[in-house]
Amino acid sequence: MSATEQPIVLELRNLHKQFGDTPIIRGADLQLRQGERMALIGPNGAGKSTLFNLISGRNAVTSGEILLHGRHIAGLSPFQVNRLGLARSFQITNIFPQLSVWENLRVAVLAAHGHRHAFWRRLAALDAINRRTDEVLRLCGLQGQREMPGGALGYAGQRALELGVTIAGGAGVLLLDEPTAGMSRDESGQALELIRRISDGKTLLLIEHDMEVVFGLADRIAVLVEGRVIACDTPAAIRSNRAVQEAYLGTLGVEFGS
Ligand SMILES: Nc1ncnc2c1ncn2[C@@H]1O[C@H](COP(=O)(O)OP(=O)(O)OP(=O)(O)O)[C@@H](O)[C@H]1O
Repeated sequence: MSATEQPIVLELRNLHKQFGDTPIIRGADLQLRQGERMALIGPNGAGKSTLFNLISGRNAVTSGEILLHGRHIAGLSPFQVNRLGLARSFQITNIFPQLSVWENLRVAVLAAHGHRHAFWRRLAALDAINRRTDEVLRLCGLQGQREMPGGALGYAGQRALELGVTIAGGAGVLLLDEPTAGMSRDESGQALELIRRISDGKTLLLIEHDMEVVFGLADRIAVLVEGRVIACDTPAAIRSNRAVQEAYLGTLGVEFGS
């Protein structure tokens, strides 16, 4: 099946969000297909984080529709949206600093699975929880820091742990908000590999300002300007899109493609 034939897993239709009298999201439309990695880029204040807040149920929409696997999710709580298979990371790191890396991940795995019939009380289930925790530990590349308190990790390590916590529940759709913010060149290169690994086989929407990460990772790039998606296309097409150049990429010094 080619990428364009994959089912749509997340869709925004004519989405609007106002804070008081101020419109921030102004008729955003977007479709993500199963298994694709999409970067959401745009100038500061364009509304990227607000869009994530709407999709993940953190903020109520003013009008418009959000569909996850064909189901309307606008109006659901973050917890309900998460249960439907969408997980979201934040710009700020959100871990338990006193707990070890492994315990942080185990809490996240338990939180995701423990609600089902309290099945984790059984020993066999505990085994499964521990195996899943080990798997997430490996995916986020922190085996060497297994017993270290989360708060003792360096900045990039804490962001990796945060990604582990985000994927622990096994959500098929991931929203990552600036996962490489504040990292050095080397660190963001490693983070790119990590994001590639944890999003393998999943559908990813990523807010990112680092254009090396964006162009290195994304199958498609959506450009949000003043609350509207002005373009959504392959990296090559976005690079040579004049409206995108004028609204955003030109200001970053990203040159026209051939
Ligand atoms: N809860 C809120 N109440 C009022 N205004 C808000 C709220 N949340 C966001 N805004 C405003 O919405 C606008 C868009 O903010 P948002 O953080 O979504 O932009 P962004 O594209 O993610 O920007 P950046 O790239 O700088 O993170 C900003 O002007 C911001 O002040």
